[in-house]
Amino acid sequence: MPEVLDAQSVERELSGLSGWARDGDTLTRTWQLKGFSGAVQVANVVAYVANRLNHHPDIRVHDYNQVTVTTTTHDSGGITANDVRLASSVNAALAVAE
Ligand SMILES: C[C@H](O)[C@H](O)[C@H]1CNC2=NC(N)=NC(=O)C2=N1
Repeated sequence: MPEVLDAQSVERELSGLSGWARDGDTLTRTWQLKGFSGAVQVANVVAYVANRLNHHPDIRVHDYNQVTVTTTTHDSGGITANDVRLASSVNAALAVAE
């Protein structure tokens, strides 16, 4: 079971995760797309990455053109390296789409 990261480690990791922020025991990022279908496409990319990593965030499509991804490690009860890896992998996958 991965170790929960201390606050200093979370902040250090966030410096390399463009667009992501800490919210309590989670890492979160919101994208604003052109429209609803764009938001759903992004949600599907995130879902694909999550399944490949076997690490599953909450994915919320909302306000017509926005997607908010929120990740925490349920097995550990906080933010771990698995959440950092998911955030980094999602950023890499979506950078291709930009
Ligand atoms: C058995 C399976 O590997 C575990 O339940 C995985 C699945 N996906 C997961 N996703 C998240 N966000 N946290 C977990 O602890 C987790 N554990």
